[in-house]
Amino acid sequence: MAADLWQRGCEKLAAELPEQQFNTWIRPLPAADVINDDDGGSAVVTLRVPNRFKLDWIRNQYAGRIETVLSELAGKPVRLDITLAPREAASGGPGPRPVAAPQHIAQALTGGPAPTANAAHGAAAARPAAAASPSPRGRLNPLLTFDTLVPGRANQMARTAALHVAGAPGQMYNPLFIYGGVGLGKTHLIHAVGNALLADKPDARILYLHAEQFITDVVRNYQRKTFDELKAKYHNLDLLLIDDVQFFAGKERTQEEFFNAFEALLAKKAHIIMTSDTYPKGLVDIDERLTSRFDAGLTVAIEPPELEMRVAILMRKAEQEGSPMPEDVAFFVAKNVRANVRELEGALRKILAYSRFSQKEINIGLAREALKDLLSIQNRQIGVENIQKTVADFYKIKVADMYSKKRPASIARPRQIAMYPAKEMTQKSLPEIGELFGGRDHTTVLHAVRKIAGERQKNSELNQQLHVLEQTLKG
Ligand SMILES: Nc1ncnc2c1ncn2[C@@H]1O[C@H](COP(=O)(O)OP(=O)(O)OP(=O)(O)O)[C@@H](O)[C@H]1O
Repeated sequence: MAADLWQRGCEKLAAELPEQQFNTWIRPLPAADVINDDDGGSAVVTLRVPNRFKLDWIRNQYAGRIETVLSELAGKPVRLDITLAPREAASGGPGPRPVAAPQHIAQALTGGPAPTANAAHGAAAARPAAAASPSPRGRLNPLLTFDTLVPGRANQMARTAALHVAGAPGQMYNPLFIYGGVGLGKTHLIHAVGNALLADKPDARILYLHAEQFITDVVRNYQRKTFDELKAKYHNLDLLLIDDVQFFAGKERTQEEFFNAFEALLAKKAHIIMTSDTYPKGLVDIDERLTSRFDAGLTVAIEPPELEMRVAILMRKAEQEGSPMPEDVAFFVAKNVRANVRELEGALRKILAYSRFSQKEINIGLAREALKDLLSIQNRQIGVENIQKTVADFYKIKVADMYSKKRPASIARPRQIAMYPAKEMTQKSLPEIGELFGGRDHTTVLHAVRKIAGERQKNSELNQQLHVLEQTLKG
């Protein structure tokens, strides 16, 4: 019975799940091992998946469902154990394709060490666009992967969509349009898709490029009249990753060529992922024929990371640098450096350098010293009183209502909204904030902060208002 449990489970899942999901995620998996425990009262089913992002995806999306189906069929509790398939095993016989570590691929092909994560942008932009077909590496930076991208509310939608595309390119969400402010991880995310696909399908034709490189290529090929080269390069890809498409503004010839490439790729079910600093309809001087196509698949935003995510990013990056950062220091830095991840990385670098040169351990005192200049600018600006005044002005209520006991929604709502930046943008603790809001309990503040943070994700009008407030407060 154990031998065909997985087989029967698959049949049931095939009937339950949408066909495309089943074909993409479950069908390609090799048969699972089933081990019954000693007294036969339960079983463990071990599923081996070819790579990390499939592992995460299956664990998050399907593990519960699979366990239930298998338990029902087996008539006893079944626990699902999902592990990575060993490389040797994956490379032989039927089942998933061999998995090559992106780092290895990159190093083997370039003959040198992989570039650093921070070099991604510059290196790509500086390199002239090759006229021939893209290298198998597709100019991907092997360090920018899903593994090194810290997940959080701010990038949840974009990351989920990107994972989906990496697992099943050319199917849903085509084109995928990712927009957001500077330094929020858009470039990182599209490289991650390329690297994941490359790990899964080493032969996939993938190309990453910055929009400016495309412009340069178009100009060069027009000058030389080598239009076939342009076509050969851009129309024969499986995945095109193109960064900062707002740079196409006012470049008519480029837009024309991009339109051609776009249509050719979509017709072949190749996937296109674009990034931009704004949503498609917000792009200026780009032909509507293009912007409407940009919007025809899925458009997702990446928001600035919230406090907890900033803390997680700092701690992860410090760990990667071999200098773990204590949590209280990470909170201190995250509260003071809020704009984007690139700034967080800058602050981290300063602290690590300061600690190394002074040979002192990393603590809040050292971080304060290392970030002295930055802090002095910010401390001048944001205090809870300032926030209360700004929010009260914005919603046209009296500042006194911020600490009053009044409860009508027209007052209680702005008060809750004000508690959110009070927590996110100042150094004050929850009890201190509660005190400043008319002696309220810290749980009231916590409730408000969570509520507004959650609503912000779903309610674009509120999100917009908060952006305006934050910009006003930052001066
Ligand atoms: N969630 C994250 N986890 C880990 N690192 C991140 C995350 N988001 C961004 N980064 C890092 O922050 C830096 C800036 O990110 P990236 O270059 O991808 O931003 P961007 O949105 O493309 O910005 P720009 O619009 O300026 O091109 C990179 O070093 C990237 O690896």
